[in-house]
Amino acid sequence: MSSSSPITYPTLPPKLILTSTKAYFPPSRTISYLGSILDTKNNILPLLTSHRDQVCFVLIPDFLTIYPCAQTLTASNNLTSPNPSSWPIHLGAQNAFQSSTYGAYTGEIVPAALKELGCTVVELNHAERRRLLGESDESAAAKAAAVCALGMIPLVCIGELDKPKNTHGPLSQAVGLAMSQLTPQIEAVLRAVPPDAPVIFAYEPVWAIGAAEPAGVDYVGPVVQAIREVAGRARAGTSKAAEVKVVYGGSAGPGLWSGKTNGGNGLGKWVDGLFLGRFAHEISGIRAVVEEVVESLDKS
Ligand SMILES: O=C(CO)COP(=O)(O)O
Repeated sequence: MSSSSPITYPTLPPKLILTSTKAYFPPSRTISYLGSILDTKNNILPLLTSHRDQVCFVLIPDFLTIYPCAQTLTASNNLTSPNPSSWPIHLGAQNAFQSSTYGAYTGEIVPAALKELGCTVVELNHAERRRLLGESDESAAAKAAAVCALGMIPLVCIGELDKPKNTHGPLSQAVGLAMSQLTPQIEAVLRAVPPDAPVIFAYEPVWAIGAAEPAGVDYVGPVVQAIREVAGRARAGTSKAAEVKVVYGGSAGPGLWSGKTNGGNGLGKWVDGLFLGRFAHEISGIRAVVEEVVESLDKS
């Protein structure tokens, strides 16, 4: 890519349902998992296709299976080369190296290679990578810049470490404490990428990942609102500022979007989407979430 050619980014619809398989599945299971998502009998694809302008599903498999997943998506559309804009779902990666070029980076995966395979989204800074591999706000920022330079969208995970002691009564203190950790994570990334680059923040309270249930809607909602305000301030005054989306992850699953499991107090009114983990391992979990999101669109 020449330095003067303008970068174009994928267009995403208003609502996103994303799932990362982390390193849970053997490759064969990831391939059959994608097959089940695409199997119209499972009623995920028909719902997504009929609401294509409003919602999309992003599958984020491990690195080894991105290539066969891209081949499957290409073949399912009777295409001969990857053309993500015509795929029924988007493909993402779980990480990328912070270089915008190919080069001598043994063992790393550069964004250019992910782009060629058809990835549109690159997840960065997951809490597990921060804990296990020492990733930081600085590495997230450098990687996000490289991802944007290749015309992909960074999906940057942010989250506070500790569960708030008290989320009953006035929330301002708990939200303030969370934002003291989240604000530098947000600002580091938005400083590093061009203002016209779309960014997705996945708000994943670290204490809610791998838990029995997600963080409470009455807590997540105001935190998400505060995240939007910080992001808005970071991009204020810049011309052609692109959208910053905020999705929630951390034991998210069926019932959360609509509030079916929570007396009708759904998270859908606060966020642009959900980032699923374990509760999407069964196809029925994905279908239930897609149905809830689509139902909310039909009502609005
Ligand atoms: O980390 C997550 C998504 O990236 C969430 O995982 P769980 O839904 O399994 O807690």
